[in-house]
Amino acid sequence: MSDTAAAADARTRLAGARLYLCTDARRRQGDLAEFLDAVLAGGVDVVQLRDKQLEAKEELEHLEVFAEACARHGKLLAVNDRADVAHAAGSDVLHLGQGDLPVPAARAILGDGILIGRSTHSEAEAAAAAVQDGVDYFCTGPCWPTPTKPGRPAPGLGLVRYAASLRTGRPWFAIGGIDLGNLDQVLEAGARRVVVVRAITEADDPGAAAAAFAARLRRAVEQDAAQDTARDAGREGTREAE
Ligand SMILES: Cc1ncc(COP(=O)(O)OP(=O)(O)O)c(N)n1
Ligand SMILES: Cc1ncsc1CCOP(=O)(O)O
Ligand SMILES: [Mg+2]
Repeated sequence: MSDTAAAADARTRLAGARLYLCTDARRRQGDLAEFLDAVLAGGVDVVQLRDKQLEAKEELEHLEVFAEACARHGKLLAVNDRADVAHAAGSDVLHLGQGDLPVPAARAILGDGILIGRSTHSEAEAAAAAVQDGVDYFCTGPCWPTPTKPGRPAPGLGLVRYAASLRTGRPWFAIGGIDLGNLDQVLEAGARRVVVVRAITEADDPGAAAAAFAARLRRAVEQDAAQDTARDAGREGTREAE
């Protein structure tokens, strides 16, 4: 497959993605491949290796395990921050924050053969990411303050509501402090895609946690579709009565 065809395929899979996991490569129990197989089988659609302590060489070594697991399950692999590592690892996705490499610079290095995601923390950043060339998806958050990103103020669910109001066709995810106990609040605010770290990596049964997230997200999407169908049928009925 050419780079462009691979990116088009990855973009299609991203459009259907609901659950995005960021994780380091350290495990409390079991080994990394076993953990990745469990969460991917559970319903994680995108896995990002996010570990600020790794040197590039170590990161690449861990990414081999991530890439094999993603390939086994047909899911997307993401690299955080580093365009060189993303390229060397053959990653599907590079995720860039506001302080990371600017998107055009990453595109100049990587070309079009990879998806690029962007973090946003304000309405202006979300509105820009929803239309900016070269961005394939964006994230809004943190929804709640989180020890996983210390010192990052939380714009909260207001930013999720704002992102939903943009009605962009570009995929976007809510992030930060999301767990199974507050997921409904995130869905009520309008998100249909979420990124989580601790809610899966620190779960007693990460595969079961992933499955519970995936099931709740799927239900929300199915409810949307049912509402759309009912609304369309209502419109049709009104037209026939006219
Ligand atoms: C999917 C996803 N969303 C947001 C982030 C955060 O990126 P950034 O703001 O650059 O912070 P760091 O993760 O680099 O500390 C992410 N990594 N992934
Ligand atoms: C990387 C990042 N960027 C904004 S919040 C966050 C971490 C989210 O982690 P958790 O799901 O454990 O709160
Ligand atoms: Mg970053």
